[in-house]
Amino acid sequence: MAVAGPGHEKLGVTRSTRGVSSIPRLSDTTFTDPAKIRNFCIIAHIDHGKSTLADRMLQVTGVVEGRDMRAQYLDRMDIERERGITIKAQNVRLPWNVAGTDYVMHLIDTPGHVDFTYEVSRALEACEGAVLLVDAAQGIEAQTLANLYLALDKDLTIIPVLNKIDLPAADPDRYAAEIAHIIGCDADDVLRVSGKTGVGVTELLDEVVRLIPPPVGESDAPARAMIFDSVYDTYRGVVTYVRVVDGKIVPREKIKMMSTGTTHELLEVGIVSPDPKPSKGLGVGEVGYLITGVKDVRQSKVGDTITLAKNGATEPLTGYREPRPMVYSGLYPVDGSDYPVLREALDKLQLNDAALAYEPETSVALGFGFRCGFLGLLHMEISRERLEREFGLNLISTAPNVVYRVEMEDGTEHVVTNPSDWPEGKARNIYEPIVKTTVIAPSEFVGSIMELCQSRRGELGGMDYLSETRVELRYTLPMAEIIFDFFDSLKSRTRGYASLDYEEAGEQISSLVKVDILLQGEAVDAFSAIVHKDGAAGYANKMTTKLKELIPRQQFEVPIQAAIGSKIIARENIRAIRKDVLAKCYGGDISRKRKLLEKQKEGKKRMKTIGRVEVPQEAFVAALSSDAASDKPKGK
Ligand SMILES: Nc1nc2c(ncn2[C@@H]2O[C@H](COP(=O)(O)OP(=O)(O)OP(=O)(O)O)[C@@H](O)[C@H]2O)c(=O)[nH]1
Repeated sequence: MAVAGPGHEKLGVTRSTRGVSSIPRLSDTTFTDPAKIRNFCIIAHIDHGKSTLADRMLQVTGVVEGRDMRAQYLDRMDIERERGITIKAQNVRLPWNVAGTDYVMHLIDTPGHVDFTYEVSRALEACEGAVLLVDAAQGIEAQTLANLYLALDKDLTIIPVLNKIDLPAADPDRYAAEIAHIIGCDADDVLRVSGKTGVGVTELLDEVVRLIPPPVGESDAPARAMIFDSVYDTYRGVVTYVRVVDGKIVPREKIKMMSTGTTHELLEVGIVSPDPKPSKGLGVGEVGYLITGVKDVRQSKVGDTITLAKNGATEPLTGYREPRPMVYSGLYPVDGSDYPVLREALDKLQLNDAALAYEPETSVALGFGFRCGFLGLLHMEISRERLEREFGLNLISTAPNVVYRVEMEDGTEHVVTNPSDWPEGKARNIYEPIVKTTVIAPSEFVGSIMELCQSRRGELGGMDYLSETRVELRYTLPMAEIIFDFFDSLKSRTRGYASLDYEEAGEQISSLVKVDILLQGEAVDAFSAIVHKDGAAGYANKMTTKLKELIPRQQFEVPIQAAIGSKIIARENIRAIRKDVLAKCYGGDISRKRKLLEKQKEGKKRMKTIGRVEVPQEAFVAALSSDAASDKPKGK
């Protein structure tokens, strides 16, 4: 048992014999002495090797045997196969022994992307320390910094680590200096590991035990546990991951969700190491899962506090927040008859995604659909992709918009999530959400990045050199400017070297207007947009030109206009044509003529009629699609 298997040798891992003794009895080790617990997470920029390092930790601690390693854990898609529970490999308990003492470490997974900052911050809340992982060939990137600041905000102990030191391109000395400069430590304190070969992982785990403080909590107080993750499992309903702060939770007890006051019976409590194992309960500082038979993740919300239904705590743990959609877009089935399928698909998706919001809406141009709210662009893209892939739908989404607040002269206030709800009349103040943005890039691109940010109404907040050749730029930008093709423009201006991160930063007053697009005097709702007044002409010209290309000529002239209120700001004309399908059919058989006319009628069925103008559905799809619209949102 204690001998490293062949898998370890191949990977260069000398598996420690130290953690092994406590593995078989892990499920019995409930109510571990908090002094022997270490709760930590790994924070990193995307692709800096978080998952690989986590896998290696599973292996080095003996939680996963070497020969099972590749099949079970590196292939993430396999992981959720027909088990009774959805596993998150990283919310895992790892045994470790240092100098003869057994410790229990909980490695807590954090979602990496900016859309899920709230979830990241909740996961960090469940830890006392964080491993800050930086690719030794790339150095610090924007998400490294964003996550680092979040961790510092929570007063976590940071262990700086350079990963991928096996790479020929690795330059650990240079990047150790960069990290030391940012977090104010000594460059020699930056550990060097390779998640791939396993070098340095044992030492890193020793440091986790040595440097990260144990959790503190009151074991006799009423139970309080924080939900830091919640997943929907087809077989078992919602599986909730918690960290116990005070007291203890045991199966069969009735618990209460403090944000809503709802009570549930605890059907199962357990730990994950690496498979879920039911346990007798969870005590102070412990991390594990709960199953209550709840069928919808909205009843088990990330950030909420769980207590006992009877004699429970009265004060929740701090900082719970309802997930709030930041970006809205209309989703419509390309084939109108798929509307009920879309409704069912959204219902199902929401079981697993507390942040997804939707309500039915109708559009003159696109028919029946839903107005959907998302945390951000990536969330939007993932949701749309899942709807299309998992439910076989073909969807059109309207251009995304942020949430505006409009104060009218008459004192009323409107929250606008859809351009078509823009209030009529005179506005006193219009507020739009803004974000604080961090861009990290080689210094040669500074000019070009500044130009881009300025063209998107950005305000420079500061600029710092991370090293001689790399620079961090901080801008405040309207969120609406980021959700369009900002990241793509940034990448193309910096030949792919820039990284970007942003966080919400409140709102600002702006001069915004609603631009309508009219076909023969009728507004086409799907194309209305809220834009800054300086960008209105640009949007107007782009859309009118695009539609002119896409809409076929009709039997009469069709003006395409863009307007702000009643003021026309752009115009194109589609010239009249009468397509005579009988033109080539001289004389001959009447039934043939009839057939041609029937066929023409068939074609017209797929047309949408806006006023008198017939527009093929494809024209709308094309106008809203990525190639045609430079305002198509892109993920990060
Ligand atoms: N050479 C080398 N490659 C590594 C090492 N660690 C990770 N990689 C590679 O780097 C890539 C990204 O690794 P992941 O572990 O998926 O990175 P991640 O940070 O979890 O990425 P996301 O889950 O996408 O955020 C993969 O191709 C890994 O094989 C390492 O120590 N050395």
